[in-house]
Amino acid sequence: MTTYVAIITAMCIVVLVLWMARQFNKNKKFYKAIPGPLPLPILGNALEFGSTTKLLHTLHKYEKKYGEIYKIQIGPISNVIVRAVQSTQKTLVIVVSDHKFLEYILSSMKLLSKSKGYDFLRPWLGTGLLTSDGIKWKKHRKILTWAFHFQILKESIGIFETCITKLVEKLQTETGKTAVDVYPYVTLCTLDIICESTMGVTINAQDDDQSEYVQSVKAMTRIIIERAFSPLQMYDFLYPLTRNYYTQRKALKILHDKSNTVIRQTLQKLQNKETNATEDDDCGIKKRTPFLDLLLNARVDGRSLTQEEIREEVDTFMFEGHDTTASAISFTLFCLANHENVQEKVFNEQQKIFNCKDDSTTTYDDLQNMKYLELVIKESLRLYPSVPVYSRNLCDELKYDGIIFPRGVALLIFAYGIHRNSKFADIDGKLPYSYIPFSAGPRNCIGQKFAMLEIKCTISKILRKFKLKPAIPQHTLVLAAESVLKSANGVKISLDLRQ
Ligand code: HEM
Repeated sequence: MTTYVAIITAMCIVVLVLWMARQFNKNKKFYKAIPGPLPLPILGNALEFGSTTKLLHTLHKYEKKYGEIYKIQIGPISNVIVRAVQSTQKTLVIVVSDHKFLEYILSSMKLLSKSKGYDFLRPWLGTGLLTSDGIKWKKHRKILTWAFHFQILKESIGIFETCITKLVEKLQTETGKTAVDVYPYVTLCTLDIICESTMGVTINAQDDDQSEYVQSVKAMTRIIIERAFSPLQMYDFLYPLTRNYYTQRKALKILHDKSNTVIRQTLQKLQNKETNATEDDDCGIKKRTPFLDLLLNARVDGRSLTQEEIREEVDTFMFEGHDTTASAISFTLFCLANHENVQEKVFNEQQKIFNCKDDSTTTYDDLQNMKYLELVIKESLRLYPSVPVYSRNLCDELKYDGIIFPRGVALLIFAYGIHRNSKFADIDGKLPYSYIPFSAGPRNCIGQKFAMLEIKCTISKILRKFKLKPAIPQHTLVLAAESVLKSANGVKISLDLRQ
């Protein structure tokens, strides 16, 4: 009996050793094949990524040194034993800006899971479209695609018009100054637009940026990024020791309560078969939105979506749909202010479309005719992609180009890098995965048509009213990769009223 146990134990040990040796050999090949900066013990390469303004700069510097596929280690370095056990590779990140590998990753139906970095979004967004995966993501993606049918997009233009008219009024108070940071103005406008488009409520962010709702949105977008960079805040067990934890709890209560109230009231109206609500609703519902109606009417596996599932999608659209467009609009304005000849061409196109009338309302067809402006926006998104990095988690090991990438590593899609790499930079479609501001493949941006219409509508209205000029003194952007691409010292230009 004892001999039996001894033999079985010995066999188990041999199998384990052989398995570890095999894993180690496989990983050794991987570690050798993928270059990258030498990690420090315990910290890895974390010190190089200590702030939002360092991130893009460091990734870019490494890309130049190590090429378009390289590895970095954020956090404790994996030793030989850890390397042998694939599932513990949680701190290893493969940075990718090679267009062929990006095509492989982004077009895959298997590589759809988001990496750990998205966990900080979950307290707010739960498992909405951006943060979910698997069957839930697939079913919800199918439903939500209808929210961007062109008939629905057409209806949004009225909302754009009202909110952007207010933005233009606000900017008018800044004319004649030598430098104006346009970002805060634009972001309040895009927040108004997305709230009204998704929930049908007017939050008047542009008139009341101190409201608890606006302040809560601002707090959450700040906290998400602070957690990603702070060792004290990034771990759930330490987070309650920080101030942000309590700010987050308060902000989330306000945000979730608002979404829940709007959902409940819209459902009531739907049940009462009311087509339009009045302004007098408790939470200011102006008009039922196709977006919310779609979610309330949707059926998944024969059942309606729960209140929680609908709330997650509403909050996801609130988050994804306002800062991204604010970033794109602000950087496009900056580019136009600093390229007078391009601005002139965009303005001439506007003159033709609107017959020289600066205050005409914009139609869907007008927006379709803004071909040159569209090119300018695309070029601005190449230089300043609103989402400069995004990532995937390898749930299984991946074999690509003869290399086995271990399970558990994160693939960081470095859109900013590939957009600025002259080897690949190309927006005319010859290298489709080299231009990816809206990502690509099955998990691309579901809101990109909405975004493009909103950006065009905003730039068009601003440009018909103002001539944009460079700020004085010349403004140099300090790019910061926050929840979206921002400039740490603002996006400053100067505005002159057109005659
Ligand atoms: C200039 C504006 C925008 C840019 C550059 C942009 C970019 C992106 C990118 C790069 C992704 C992929 C992120 C990832 O893989 O983690 C994404 C996903 C997404 N975007 Fe956008 N976005 C913009 C505007 C919008 C708007 C206006 C909405 C909603 C109205 C929206 C809703 C979403 C959603 C829900 C997802 C997740 C899609 C999925 O995983 O199936 N985006 N966006």
